[in-house]
Amino acid sequence: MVLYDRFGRPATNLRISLTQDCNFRCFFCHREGQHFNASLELTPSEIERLVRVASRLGIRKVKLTGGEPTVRDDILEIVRRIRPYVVDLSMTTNGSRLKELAKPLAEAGLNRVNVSLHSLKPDVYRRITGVDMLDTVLEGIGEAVKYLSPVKLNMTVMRRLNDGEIWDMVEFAAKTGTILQLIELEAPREMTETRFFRKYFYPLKPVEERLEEMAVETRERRMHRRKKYFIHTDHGVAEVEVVRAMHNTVFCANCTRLRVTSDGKFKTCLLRKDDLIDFATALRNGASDGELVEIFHRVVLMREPYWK
Ligand SMILES: Nc1nc2c(ncn2[C@@H]2O[C@H](COP(=O)(O)OP(=O)(O)OP(=O)(O)O)[C@@H](O)[C@H]2O)c(=O)[nH]1
Ligand SMILES: C[S@@+](CC[C@H](N)C(=O)[O-])C[C@H]1O[C@@H](n2cnc3c(N)ncnc32)[C@H](O)[C@@H]1O
Ligand code: SF4
Ligand code: SF4
Repeated sequence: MVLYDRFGRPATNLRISLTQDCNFRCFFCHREGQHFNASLELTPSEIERLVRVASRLGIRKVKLTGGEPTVRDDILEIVRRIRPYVVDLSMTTNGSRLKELAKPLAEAGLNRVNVSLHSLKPDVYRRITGVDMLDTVLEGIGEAVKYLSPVKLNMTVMRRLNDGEIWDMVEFAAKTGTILQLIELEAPREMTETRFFRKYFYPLKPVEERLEEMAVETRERRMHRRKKYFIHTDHGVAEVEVVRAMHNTVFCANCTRLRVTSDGKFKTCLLRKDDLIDFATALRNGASDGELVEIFHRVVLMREPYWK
């Protein structure tokens, strides 16, 4: 069984924010659309219950995010508890704790990991993330490739900060056996005219056109119809995926995601502000599985493509 929204999009994919806390201070962070101060975080058993019910409704993939998911002390327990209910369990992390956590996370049942790596230059890395941890993160990536597959590197590209490093990152991905994800800076439409956005937005369309010309092979993912390009480098073939959400109607028309905030609300879209539906209160007041299923149905029917 899979639930479809009013636009014919299946909801097969759940993105759970485990916490708002983070040990980095990336100045461009969209905080997964969670712009309010959350109260109590979901507990491991609440997350397990959510994922168990969701799996009966066709959710096959779960992504753990945040804030920074690895700052939670109970991260291994969370992974262990939800593992039995999903086909693809992944995490997006800043990589600061991967050196010690990659192996235990894999043992707990995590399939794969995306690590944010916006620059290979320590000073640029510090300007973007607010911390001096490039070496620690690189060591974490080294550990992650031993135990998790694939390891993707998320590079959010920003004008005059790291836009000159794209091709170095392609080489680095080939060298380390990772997949590079080039991510376009994104923000809700009301923010696109701000000084911040105009200053840092770096359109990835021309880069994507160049990748298309260079590619020895191109593939398309079901989710968002994102393209993947296979590029020859001095270190072998690099796999490069482009995430270009802004004003992209095809991307939204193929969005299969539901989101969950750290304090137990469903959120139907990263960029919307009017789309929160609380389920933690019901959970904590002893709701039956049937009641949770009903909330889930309601949320799926609220889903709408943002750019259309
Ligand atoms: N607007 C929008 N942006 C997204 C969406 N999915 C990913 N992004 C952007 O891409 C960034 C990186 O996403 P990740 O957390 O690495 O996950 P992912 O790449 O979407 O998922 P996988 O490729 O399956 O691992 C996000 O933080 C967003 O900025 C989406 O559904 N909508
Ligand atoms: C919000 S972070 C949460 C997970 C983890 N703390 C990390 O940084 O990987 C998820 C991803 O969103 C990306 N991101 C954050 N703000 C963004 C923005 N405004 N536009 C595009 N990507 C953004 C980050 O670079 C990271 O790869
Ligand atoms: S590490 Fe992730 S959650 Fe933390 S500030 Fe950076 S992008 Fe945001
Ligand atoms: S509808 Fe579009 S903007 Fe919203 S989460 Fe899905 S892909 Fe992102």
